[in-house]
Amino acid sequence: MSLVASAVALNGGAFDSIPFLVSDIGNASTPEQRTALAHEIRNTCINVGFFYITEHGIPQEMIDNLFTIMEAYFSLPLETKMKLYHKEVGSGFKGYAPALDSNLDPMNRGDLHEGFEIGWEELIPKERDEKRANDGAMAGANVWPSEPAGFREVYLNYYHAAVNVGRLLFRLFALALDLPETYFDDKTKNSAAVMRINYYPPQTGLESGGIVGIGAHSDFQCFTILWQQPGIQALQLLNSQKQWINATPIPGTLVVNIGDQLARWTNDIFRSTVHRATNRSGVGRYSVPMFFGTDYHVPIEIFTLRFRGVTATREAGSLVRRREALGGSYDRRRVTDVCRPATGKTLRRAGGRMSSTTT
Ligand SMILES: O=C(O)CCC(=O)C(=O)O
Ligand SMILES: [Fe+2]
Repeated sequence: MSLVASAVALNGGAFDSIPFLVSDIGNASTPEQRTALAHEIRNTCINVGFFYITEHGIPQEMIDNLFTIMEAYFSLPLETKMKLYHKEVGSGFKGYAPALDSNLDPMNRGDLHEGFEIGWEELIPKERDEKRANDGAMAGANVWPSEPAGFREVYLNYYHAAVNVGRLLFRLFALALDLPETYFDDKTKNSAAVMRINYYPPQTGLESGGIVGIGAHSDFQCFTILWQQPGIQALQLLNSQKQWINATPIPGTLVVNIGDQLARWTNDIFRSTVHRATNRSGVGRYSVPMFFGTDYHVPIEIFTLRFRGVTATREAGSLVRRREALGGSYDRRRVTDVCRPATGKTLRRAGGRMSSTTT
């Protein structure tokens, strides 16, 4: 396993770039190499909450195929796509979401992107699919459009490859937390694995109208594995000095970011960093998050005490404070619940992130 890690650059305690980990996370390696990689992951989770990985094991051809069907799907007429509108079909999360369907940051007026979301599904359906049956809030069948041809197969091929990346990452996160490498294995038998394809139309207007690509939010599963389209800058992260730092797309990489659940598990030592995206490139942009978590019944108990030798160089700001900075408050006692910001909107957990409905 090769490991080339760029150091976490801290400017007055705030990050100003995202570390880059080059590592073959899947291949067997010496315990020393895995420990070294876990150490880098720990540093970046404490200080940034985001990192790039390469050599992740998802073949480029699979990504190219996904890109092709995303382009074909999102260019269908709106009325065709709306036949699978997620609020009218499936479990409520699965299916198509048109532009401005969500508004993740209550300070804004809407998120200018379309999406199509799925949960667990075997490529070759099983008669009794334990994972599907134990899929918590995501239980129930996925819905699939009849066009473009091959959509389901291409989508699911990438989905399962990303699930494998998630499993490998859980092992590294365990090491990064000074836990046995297999710590999460029995907690991730029916892992939450919610995947979405996103299309951001080009946005020429300013954000002053309150329309952004996706408003400032944190993800809420354990972590997200994000493919973002090379060549188009859109994703930004908020550092502790309230500066937006570009997550520049790097060809061949995936972006991994910590979500609220792993942040809470570590008592916010690992940070679930607020992020947003807006596409001002003049051409359409695609991204593919996989929101990855544990089985739905696993209790989240803080295991901070297991940390040894962590120098928590991150600022003291907790998830609660970050939420308050965004105009909301956060109920720390429960993982599966609501966030009630001052604007009178309710943020509801949907798929892998918060969605907002006016109450
Ligand atoms: O499109 C992106 O780059 C980010 C997407 C995102 O943050 C999300 O879907 O939760
Ligand atoms: Fe996100």
